Amino acid sequence: MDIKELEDLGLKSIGQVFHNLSYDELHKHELANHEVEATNQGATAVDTGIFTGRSPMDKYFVERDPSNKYIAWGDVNKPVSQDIFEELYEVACEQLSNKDLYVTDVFCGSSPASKRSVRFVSEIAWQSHFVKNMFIRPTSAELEVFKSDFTVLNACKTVNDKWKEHGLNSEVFVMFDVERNIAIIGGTYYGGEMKKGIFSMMNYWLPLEGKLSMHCSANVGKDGDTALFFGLSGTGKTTLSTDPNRALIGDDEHGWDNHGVFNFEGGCYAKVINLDPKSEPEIYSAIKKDALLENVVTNDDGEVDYDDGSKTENTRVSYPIEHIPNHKQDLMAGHPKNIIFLTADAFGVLPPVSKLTREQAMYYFLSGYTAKVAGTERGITEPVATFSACFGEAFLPLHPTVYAKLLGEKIDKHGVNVYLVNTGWTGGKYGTGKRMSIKDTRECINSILDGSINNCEFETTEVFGLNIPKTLGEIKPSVLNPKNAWKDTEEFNKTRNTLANMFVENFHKYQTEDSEFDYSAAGPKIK
Ligand SMILES: Nc1ncnc2c1ncn2[C@@H]1O[C@H](COP(=O)(O)OP(=O)(O)O)[C@@H](O)[C@H]1O
Ligand SMILES: C=C(OP(=O)(O)O)C(=O)O
Ligand SMILES: [Mn+2]
Repeated sequence: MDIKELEDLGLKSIGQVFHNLSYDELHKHELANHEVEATNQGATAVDTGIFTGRSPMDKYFVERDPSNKYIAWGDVNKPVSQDIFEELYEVACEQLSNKDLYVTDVFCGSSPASKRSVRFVSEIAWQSHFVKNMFIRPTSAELEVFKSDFTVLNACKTVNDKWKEHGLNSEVFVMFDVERNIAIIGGTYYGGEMKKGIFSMMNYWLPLEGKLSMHCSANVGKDGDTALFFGLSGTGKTTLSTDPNRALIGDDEHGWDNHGVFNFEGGCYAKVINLDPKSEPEIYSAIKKDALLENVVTNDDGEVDYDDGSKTENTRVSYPIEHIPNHKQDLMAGHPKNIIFLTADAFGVLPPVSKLTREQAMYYFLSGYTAKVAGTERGITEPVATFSACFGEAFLPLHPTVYAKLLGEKIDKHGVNVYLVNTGWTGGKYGTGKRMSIKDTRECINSILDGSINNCEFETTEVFGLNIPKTLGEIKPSVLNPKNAWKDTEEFNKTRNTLANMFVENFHKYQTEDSEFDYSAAGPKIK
């Protein structure tokens, strides 16, 4: 590559540039740099350092007045001044100067009309490997004429010493300048910052072109019927879209334009905590040469103990989508027939499957509900509700209603069916009940995708007013209606009302005067 391209960014005395290395070359570098360990499944394993997850509180967008007026400033889209950005840009450049660098050129977006070219600069080989796995790998012809639309300088080995003086959250910084098309990262090695960072940029660019961007997985059946699975982290996007009977389009980030659905990425990022090859055989088999495991525990023979969460519960593997044999080669498909909102309700209140009305679809999309299980301290078992608009508020630079409006229009135009599927707890909240089995969840999903759910007789739940099938295949009828799944009805009613109140409370923000997004009537009603 022309070294001037890096010098123009402000990098000085650049050492060797390892530009678009092959997997085998990267592998050699990772081993020579002592970054990774080999495992007996052929994949390499890396420890990502202090951070084993993203740092959302350290993410910022450069504020300019009166430009970038579209950004919905707030807790998830925090502003940083041009001056501070400039200062940290220099810190990042200094860190990456006088170094050998890994430069990786990739695409984000499989649709030619929407794709962006992204260049990542880093001093760590595994980070180059990670972005190569996760983004779309250009052909050698495409690399010859590659011009980046956006550049990420990953200076993770440096930190912001002056964060207090700057009035920032911590010494970690993940900052985006949507005008200059550049991002800088410091203080965290975690690869997810690069993946979800560019996703945030897609969520900025696409809606401004009238295209919807979505935090969802997607797959397509033999008849060409596309399905989308929206959901926050841990709700099952990756697990459930990886289905041997349906071609995988992608497991996490998609766009939807006038032609249909397209993946942003070229790889998957699966959780491997307690990975069971029997219930997730495709993901287990994807862990082979070129896959990159993160923060797993291995023994001396290179055997991975997937049940060991001692480094983090967020153990992961990234792999190119080709590792899933049944994937859609062009990473695109037609307009969806079915949309599934996944939620992992740790309160054990929401039914395993509900068919949503048009209004309920908008209500649950804007609510973006899931629940996490509370900390790892012993004895603390109270679930924690999370409401993250559009099932991905942390990645949305624009106001949630921008995405909701686009989704609503597309649902109407293409007559899409929308369902809510609870992959979380049943028969009691976290601590007393148990998690839905992947088998039962798949049965719910299969009945949606093959249309057989339409032959079911439905009933409507109290308070939430959700339409649920009375019987469905081999799933116990008592499980289909959570009220019957709980031993103690009083306890169920109490927990349901608590959750209902949280929904109502959260939705107040859309109930401003003459708001076209006041779908509160479609939400729960406490008697
Ligand atoms: N009923 C279920 N449906 C989906 N996933 C489940 C279920 N029960 C347990 N799991 C586990 O929950 C996790 C879901 O995570 P994942 O599919 O990575 O979610 P996402 O991609 O939405 O972040 C996986 O580790 C999976 O094994
Ligand atoms: C990769 C991520 O997404 P998910 O947990 O939804 O798979 C992430 O949030 O960093
Ligand atoms: Mn996922």
